[in-house]
Amino acid sequence: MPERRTRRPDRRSKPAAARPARRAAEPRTDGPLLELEVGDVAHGGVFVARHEGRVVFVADAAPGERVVARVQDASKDRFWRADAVEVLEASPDRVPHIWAESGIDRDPIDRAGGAEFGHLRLGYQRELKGRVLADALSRFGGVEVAPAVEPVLVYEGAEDVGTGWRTRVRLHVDADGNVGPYAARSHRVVPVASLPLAVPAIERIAPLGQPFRGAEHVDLIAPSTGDAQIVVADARSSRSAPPTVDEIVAGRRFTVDRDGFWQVHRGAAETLYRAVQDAVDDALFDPRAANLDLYGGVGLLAGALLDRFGETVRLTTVEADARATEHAGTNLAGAVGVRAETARVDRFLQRLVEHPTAAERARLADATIVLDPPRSGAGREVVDLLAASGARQLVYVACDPVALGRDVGLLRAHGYELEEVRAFDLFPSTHHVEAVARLTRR
Ligand SMILES: C[S@@+](CC[C@H](N)C(=O)[O-])C[C@H]1O[C@@H](n2cnc3c(N)ncnc32)[C@H](O)[C@@H]1O
Repeated sequence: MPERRTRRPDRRSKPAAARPARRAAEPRTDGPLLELEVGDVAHGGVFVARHEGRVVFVADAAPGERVVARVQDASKDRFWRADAVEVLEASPDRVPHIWAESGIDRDPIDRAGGAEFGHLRLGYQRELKGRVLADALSRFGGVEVAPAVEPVLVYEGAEDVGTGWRTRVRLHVDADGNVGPYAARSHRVVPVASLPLAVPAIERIAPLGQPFRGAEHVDLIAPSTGDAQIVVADARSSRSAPPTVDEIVAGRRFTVDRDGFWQVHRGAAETLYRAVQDAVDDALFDPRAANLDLYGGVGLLAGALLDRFGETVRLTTVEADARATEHAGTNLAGAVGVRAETARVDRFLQRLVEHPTAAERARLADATIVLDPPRSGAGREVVDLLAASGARQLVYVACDPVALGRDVGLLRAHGYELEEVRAFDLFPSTHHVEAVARLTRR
């Protein structure tokens, strides 16, 4: 029997600029049909075409294709949005969609969302993601780099197929009690018979086809320890402490609220743990400096630093969510130099850089700062404060290429240089890509 709980808001929130505008209602079935030559990939999982001089961002297409697309949003002068509905000339990189219920043979209103690159060869998806990242770093960051997007396996020895990786899945419930994902770029619930992006444990327990009248959504969770779980969220309040799950990464145990933030791909937490360990230049790392893990969650990346540089490292992990900080404190207990603080990063840094003593200023200037902000990135205010700290080394974990490009540009204007950037396919068959960058003070 699934449990019913009230859910806190999703903390990896996406800013409007970082995703295609949500079509709040249902996709249109009556928009005009256009024949389009499809150009390059754009940010947000769409492709650039032109119609009578106007840019049309078209979904479910591929560069070089000729498609018929239905216009979904013609409200702006500068660009329209459309969904491909028929392929007239197919890209050699087009494959049958990994999720039949997302395929182009369905009307866009009935296409399950969340697998917007599932119609493209996996290697080609990564090429496109690499292009988007390189373009964002060039345009907004002023740096020319072309990182290859590295595959991430679900477990060692697993096949690299782009499916079976999600350990957290949210299904939505409509007024009639139907459960399923939203259609792409809309709030229409699409009942489905399969969840190919999910790990098998979630596929097995998913209550597909069952009515959930009165529920807001259904969360499916498959932690790395224990059984997969179904949690039904409704509007009622709950006073009890939220249940937790345990995740193991490189032998280290992390307790996290069941509805708290954790990396979604089965291999993601370990990939980022190792990538951050590798990214830190140990010649620049001072264990006694005022090292920071910003947007620290339950302490995953702080744990990576401790496991690389030893349990006596001085390190503060900063996180806005009090429950996550509480867990970080417990997960990192035993490391004498570690402090877990509940604070907004901007306020924490403001306090830190405001009136430091000479000794504090020196400890900050020697610091390595890891930051892993939500999709909106750190932003100008936090970047200004990071620069004011004078920290010698920044390791920036980013899930939005444009936000990373913007922040790299801002940091470069403050005298930081991008030393290296790696990219990881933590979200196969979607347009999302994760990057880990190291910047150092000039
Ligand atoms: C992408 S997650 C990273 C968490 C952690 N580094 C990990 O890998 O598990 C971003 C975290 O930042 C927190 N967060 C979002 N905005 C914040 C802010 N302004 N100040 C502090 N933490 C924030 C969220 O609660 C979330 O835990």
